[in-house]
Amino acid sequence: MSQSTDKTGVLVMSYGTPQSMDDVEAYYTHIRRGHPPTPELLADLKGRYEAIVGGVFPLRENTNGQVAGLQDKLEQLAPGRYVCYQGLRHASPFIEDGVEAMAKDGIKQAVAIVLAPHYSTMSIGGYMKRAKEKADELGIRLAEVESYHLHPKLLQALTERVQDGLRRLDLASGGAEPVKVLFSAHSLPAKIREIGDPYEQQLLETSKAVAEQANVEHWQFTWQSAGRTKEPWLGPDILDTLQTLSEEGVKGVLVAPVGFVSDHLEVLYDLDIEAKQVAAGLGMTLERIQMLNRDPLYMETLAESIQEAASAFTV
Ligand SMILES: CC1=C(CCC(=O)O)c2cc3nc(cc4[nH]c(cc5[nH]c(cc1n2)c(C)c5CCC(=O)O)c(CCC(=O)O)c4C)C(CCC(=O)O)=C3C
Ligand SMILES: [Fe+2]
Repeated sequence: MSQSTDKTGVLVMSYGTPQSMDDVEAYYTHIRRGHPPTPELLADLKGRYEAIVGGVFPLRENTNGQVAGLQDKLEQLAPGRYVCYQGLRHASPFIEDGVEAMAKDGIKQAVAIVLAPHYSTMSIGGYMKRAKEKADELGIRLAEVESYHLHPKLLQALTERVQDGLRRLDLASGGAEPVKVLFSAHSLPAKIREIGDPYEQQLLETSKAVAEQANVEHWQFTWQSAGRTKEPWLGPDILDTLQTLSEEGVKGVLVAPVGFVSDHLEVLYDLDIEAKQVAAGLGMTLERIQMLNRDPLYMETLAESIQEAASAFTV
């Protein structure tokens, strides 16, 4: 039996990435709910990882760094109160492993948060469902941070990155005008619209707030990284948007993938390699804002959101 503790656990959840190239098939099979990918799909995914992985899978390093950075920040704000545990959706340590580790340490109450700012039933809702089931089973009270897409410090961090990105774009394109800021996020199956899912609206709210704070007049929102299935996904896709912008005479594009918080496949491949190449073929310069990774303002966004959710335990 474990000793019970007064500490509040923090279950920090993220998508997860393979441990090694040999692990890609198992990872992809997990994403596909147990259905192994065809050899073509597997080769395609491996090829994309090979293009971005230099030894370590970047998302693994970044998630580890974010969890450590968050622990430090919480320690500053409330010494000795919080202990962070990692739980990944599609890779080890899985969400359930994180909850089990908390139970082993005698944790009785915990806050669950995802390293993604916008709520969707298909994304955050899915993480929370698994966390809650395991926590209920092990007798841990769980409070949830559902979204933090308008937290002032998140907006500030993104605004600074858009301003910096526009300066870099100006240098890279030799000052060619006009330019447009393209806010983006991972597409989801279009059927989420029928259930009144808040994902789209929250993404537009973040984009609008950042555009206002950064004084950006010309911007639009677009989707990226849609799945390779027959069902319709939310669009327009960024590659089509680039085509449209080139027809409108746009010369420079700054992509701000506000739906993501780390350097990983969707950013390092889908934007930095694929979208950049398409833009170049259309005679446009494409730059991307720096990802948040361990940015102190992002760590504060997470820590403050956790503290607010944990206030449920003191009443
Ligand atoms: C909403 C959302 C986010 C953002 C919110 C969040 O972060 O949770 C996100 C992030 C990520 N998605 C990632 C990777 C992948 N996602 C895939 C497939 C899918 N994603 C979906 C949704 C999302 N995904 C969906 C509906 C599918 C279809 C299959 C299904 O119904 O579940 C596939 C399969 C092949 C492909 O389609 O490319 C891969 C490899 C990585 C890790 C990258 C790395 O390892 O560096 C990250 C951060
Ligand atoms: Fe994904």
